[in-house]
Amino acid sequence: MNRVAVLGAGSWGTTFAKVLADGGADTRLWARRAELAHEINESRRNTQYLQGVTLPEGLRADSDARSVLEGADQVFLCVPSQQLRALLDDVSESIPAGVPVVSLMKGVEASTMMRMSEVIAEAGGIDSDRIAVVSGPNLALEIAREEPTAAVVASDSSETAMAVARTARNSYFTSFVNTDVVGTEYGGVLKNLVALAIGIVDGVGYGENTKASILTRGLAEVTEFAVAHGAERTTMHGLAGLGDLIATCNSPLSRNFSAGRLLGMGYSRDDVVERMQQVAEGLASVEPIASLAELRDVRMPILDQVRAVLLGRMLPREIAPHLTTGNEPEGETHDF
Ligand SMILES: NC(=O)C1=CN([C@@H]2O[C@H](COP(=O)(O)OP(=O)(O)OC[C@H]3O[C@@H](n4cnc5c(N)ncnc54)[C@H](O)[C@@H]3O)[C@@H](O)[C@H]2O)C=CC1
Ligand SMILES: O=C(CO)COP(=O)(O)O
Repeated sequence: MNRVAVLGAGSWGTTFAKVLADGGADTRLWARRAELAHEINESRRNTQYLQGVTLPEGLRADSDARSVLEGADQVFLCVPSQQLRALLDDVSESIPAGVPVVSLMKGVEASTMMRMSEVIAEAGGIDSDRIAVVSGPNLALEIAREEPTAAVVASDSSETAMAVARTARNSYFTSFVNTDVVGTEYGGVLKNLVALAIGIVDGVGYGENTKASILTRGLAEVTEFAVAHGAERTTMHGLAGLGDLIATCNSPLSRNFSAGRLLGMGYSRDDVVERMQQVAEGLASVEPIASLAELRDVRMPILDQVRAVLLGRMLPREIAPHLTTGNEPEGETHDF
C-alpha cells in the first residue's frame, strides 16, 4: 500500500487527501493548527472547509509536518501559492529522497512570477522529473461529496505522472496524464482570472451572453498566453484548460468567481480580501501574469480590464473585455 503525505488541510488539501485515501493509500494530512488535526481525527470532519463531509478512516491528520512526511512514497503540496516557498524552507529536508512531489496549487508566486513547479524545484531542491502538477475542473466540495470528476497529472517524466495518477484515482476521481507541465499549470492559474471577470459581470447583473462571450474569449486569451510561454495548444482545450474554465466560471463554489462577484457589486479589492474566508488565488496572480504577458508581447484584454477594476480605474459596469479584440490598433477581429 502507498503511504502518501498531503501538506495543507484547507478545502482542497483535505479533499485531495480523501481522494487518495478512498483510492486505497495510507494518507497522512498536515494541518497547521493542532485543533484542526484533532477535529479531523476525532470526528472525521473538517467543518470550517468541508461542511457536511465525512472523512475516511484511512486518513490521519497531524500538525507535525515532519512525522507526516516520514516514510511517504508521494508528497502532495496544497497551501496558498504565496506560502509555498516558506513551507518548503521549513520542511524540504524532511521530504524522503527520490519520491514524487506534487503541486495541487493554482497560483504563481507574485514576487518571482514563478509557477509552483518552479518554486518546488528551486526552494525544495527537487529534480524536475520527480515533480508533478495536478489540475482540472476540481471544485473541492463537489469532489468531497464524491461527484464524479476528472483531472490531469502532468510531469516532465511520464513515469512520475503515471505513478501519481495511479495513486490519485478511485471510483469517483479519474486522473489522466500528460507531459505538458507548463500548460497544465497555466490552465489552472489563468482560469482564475477569467472567473474573476465573469464574477464581476455577474455581480453587475449582466446575463448569459456577456458571460459566454467572456468565457469563450477567455479561452482564446488563456491559450495565447500559455502557448507563448511554452505550453501545448491542445492542453488548453483539455481538462486543465477549457474543463477548468467551465467549472470555475459557472460555479458559486468558486472563490475566484465569488471574489469577482463582490467586485461587481461594488466592493473594493481590500473589502473583498477581508470578506473571503478562503484563498482566491486570482487576486494575487493578476500582476505577475500581466508582467509575464508584457514580456512575451501577449495582449490580454480580459486580464487588463480585471486589473483596471481591481485598481479602481474602471467601474465594474463598464467592463466589457469581449468587446475588444486584443488586436487593436490593427483592428483585426479573428475569433480563434
Ligand atoms: N478549493 C478548491 O476547490 C481547489 C483549490 N485548488 C488550489 O489549492 C490551493 C489551496 O487552496 P484551498 O485548499 O482551496 O485553500 P483554503 O483557503 O481552503 O485553505 C488554505 C489552507 O492553507 C493553510 N495555510 C494558510 N497559510 C499557510 C501557511 N503559511 N503555511 C501553511 N498553511 C497555510 C490554511 O490554514 C488552510 O488550511 C490553491 O492554490 C487553490 O487554487 C485547486 C483545485 C481546487
Ligand atoms: O480550481 C478550482 C476548480 O477547479 C477552484 O476554484 P476556486 O479557487 O476559484 O474556488
